[in-house]
Amino acid sequence: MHHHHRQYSDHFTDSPSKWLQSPCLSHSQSSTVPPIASRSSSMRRNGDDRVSPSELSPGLLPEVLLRAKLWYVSFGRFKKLGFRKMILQVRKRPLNKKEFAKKEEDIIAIEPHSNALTVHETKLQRHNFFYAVLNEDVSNDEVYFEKVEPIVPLIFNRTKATCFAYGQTGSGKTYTMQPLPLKASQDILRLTLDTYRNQGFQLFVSFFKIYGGKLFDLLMTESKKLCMREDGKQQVCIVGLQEYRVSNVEMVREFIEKGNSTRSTGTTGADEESSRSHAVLQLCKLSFIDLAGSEHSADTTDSYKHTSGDFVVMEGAEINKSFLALKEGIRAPDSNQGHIPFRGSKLTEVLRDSFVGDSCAVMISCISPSSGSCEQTLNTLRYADRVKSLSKGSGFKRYQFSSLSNLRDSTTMPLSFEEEDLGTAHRRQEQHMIDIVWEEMNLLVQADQPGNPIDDYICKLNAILSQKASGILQLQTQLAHFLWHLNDHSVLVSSSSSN
Ligand SMILES: Nc1ncnc2c1ncn2[C@@H]1O[C@H](COP(=O)(O)OP(=O)(O)OP(=O)(O)O)[C@@H](O)[C@H]1O
Repeated sequence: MHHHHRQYSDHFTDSPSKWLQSPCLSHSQSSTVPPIASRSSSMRRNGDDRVSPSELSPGLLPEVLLRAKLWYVSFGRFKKLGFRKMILQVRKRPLNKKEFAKKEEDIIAIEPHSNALTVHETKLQRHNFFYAVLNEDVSNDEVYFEKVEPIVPLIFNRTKATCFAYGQTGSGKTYTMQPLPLKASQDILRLTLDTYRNQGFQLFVSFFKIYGGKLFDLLMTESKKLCMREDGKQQVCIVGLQEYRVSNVEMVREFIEKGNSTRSTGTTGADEESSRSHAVLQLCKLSFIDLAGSEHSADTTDSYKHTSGDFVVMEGAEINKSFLALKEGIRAPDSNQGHIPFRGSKLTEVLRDSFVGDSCAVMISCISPSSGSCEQTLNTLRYADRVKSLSKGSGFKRYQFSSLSNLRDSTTMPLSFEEEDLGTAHRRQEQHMIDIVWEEMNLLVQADQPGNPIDDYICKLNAILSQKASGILQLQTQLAHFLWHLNDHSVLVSSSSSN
């Protein structure tokens, strides 16, 4: 089998036909390390989804492209409002044997058709959230089909696409992420051979991890520390990161296996380290990121005390920084609109390309169903809430943004409802209205006119939401009035700013 190392001369080519070759991460040093050897077929896991180019059927192509287009159009709405193209997905895994043995209960209830998820913290205390939720019986194939397949063709259009898995250790991040690049590469190769054939597209794969704020190439036998630099064109370069040209899915599988084994047998050993590192697999402009376990972030530094001293604590801080920066990055507008806090962490520095310009992201928040994980599950869902609100609020200058985040914190209405008597349909309607109210508020903050009565609106919204116990209909009417006022105001603001 032939593996081709990247030729570095064409990194910044503007030729559309070569675009897929141009990675968002590039290298300033040529490869000296031989590519990994082909493994014997006995090491291959499962032959079923092995596809060689000659077996690729173009039959599904139009549907894939159509879905991509629909997906993109549905995000046009966000784009119009200056929002990033970001999709959030929650995935619940089933209870495992250990949890069964410990007689832990499944505390997550999902209403499949309403995007409502309830965490039963105790019999009386429950928390409701509203997301696209995948139940425990949803297969990896469905995850790919629903969430990733539509974004794959976008990379042929110079759009950068990123797929993240977020959640505590053991919640299913790796289980969710591992099959995705394989399937994606199958589709990419299929597209290069059919719709985009003879256009010179080539697929390259690279795989690295970020651990303790440092980068390591996972496709090198000796996991080597890499440096990151910015070149004259302010492109992020990872010096020494190897990229390998791949021409069939089997090659991609081998690289992924190789990278995973390097990841889990790293310098400080196995699982501990792997749950504390972010793993980034890149197929040209499409990145798959298995994030560090979310329980390693800030508030939980206590749990490090008994492990291995300062480095671990520092690492926790770095992981926390990367989650914070990631949230910020998700809301980051185009690079020419003021300060973007990429330098907040290695993760966002490395991913800078994915946050600016034409880009889209899918974030899969993985949650464990067990009662023992309740606190971490709530943390994960709240993080998703923040990302959801931030992803709707991009386009602000920093100070404006912070006033908006205070705004959200200062309202009595989070995205969850604790009442037991609200019907699902009502909750959905209510959530929908609140989402619209938020979007309008975002627009107002964005307009940033002197004398913008944002504080008045916050008070008013708080007053309305604090009465939500008095009945859903009343709440809806009041929200509708509120929205009507906001609309009126936005129109005034936008017409005065265009004068
Ligand atoms: N949706 C699912 N269906 C069936 N089993 C699952 C599912 N999600 C996860 N699992 C199983 O749960 C266990 C933990 O999952 P996984 O290793 O993916 O967690 P993780 O979040 O990546 O953890 P870490 O951060 O430690 O790497 C694995 O044994 C995996 O096979």
